[in-house]
Amino acid sequence: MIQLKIERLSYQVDQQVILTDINLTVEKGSYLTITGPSGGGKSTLLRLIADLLTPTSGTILLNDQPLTQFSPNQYRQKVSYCFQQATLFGETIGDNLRFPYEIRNLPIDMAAIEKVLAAVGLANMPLTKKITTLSGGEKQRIALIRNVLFLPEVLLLDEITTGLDAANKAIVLAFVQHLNEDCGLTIIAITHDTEELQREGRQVQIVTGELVNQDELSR
Ligand SMILES: Nc1ncnc2c1ncn2[C@@H]1O[C@H](COP(=O)(O)OP(=O)(O)OP(=O)(O)O)[C@@H](O)[C@H]1O
Repeated sequence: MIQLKIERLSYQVDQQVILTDINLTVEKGSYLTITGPSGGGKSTLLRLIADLLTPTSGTILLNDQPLTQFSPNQYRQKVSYCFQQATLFGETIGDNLRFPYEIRNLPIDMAAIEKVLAAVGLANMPLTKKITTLSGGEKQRIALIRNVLFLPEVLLLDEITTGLDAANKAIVLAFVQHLNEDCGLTIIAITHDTEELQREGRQVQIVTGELVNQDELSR
């Protein structure tokens, strides 16, 4: 089943063309990695898919329905985006992990929070811990689990393992793999990490605003 279909997508800022005529189909439950040289347009494509930018032309379909037909809230619950520079808010870890419940007016599920904390190697991290005292890798993992306490259908990851040491990178990648394989999330991840690229399924490159399929690369 096709989860995401991108048709003739272009994006331009003033006179500068950033993405040209991107066509891409992503199957439900698949793991797609996007790579390519710096400045090629990878993050711009992910932001368009996340509905943080509006295309100049072309369409994005989620489950056969144009993105423009979803309400922003509805779409955000289905398609979730994690930045390279994790953005946490409030003062403590708890402020961040309670937030997904608060916006849904649901009671806080401590067992679920503890489970995901443990899944990313932060089992003993108190919820009262101030975010200003966290390392970059810890912030990254808190931001990631905040995005998946309520599972989206598509998870967009923008270089989330950059800057992590080998041990933390392995934990984060294993967690993302679990979300993909066991929970059925469709993953679209920008990465330069050779390990992640080798490990995961399909790969595309974006070079100067154009998409190149892996099959074409190996020809
Ligand atoms: N709002 C904007 N205004 C002007 N130029 C922009 C804007 N957003 C992106 N660009 C330009 O578009 C190009 C693509 O940027 P983008 O961040 O998508 O690349 P990238 O492939 O993700 O790069 P990197 O691997 O370095 O993160 C760059 O040349 C960037 O300077």
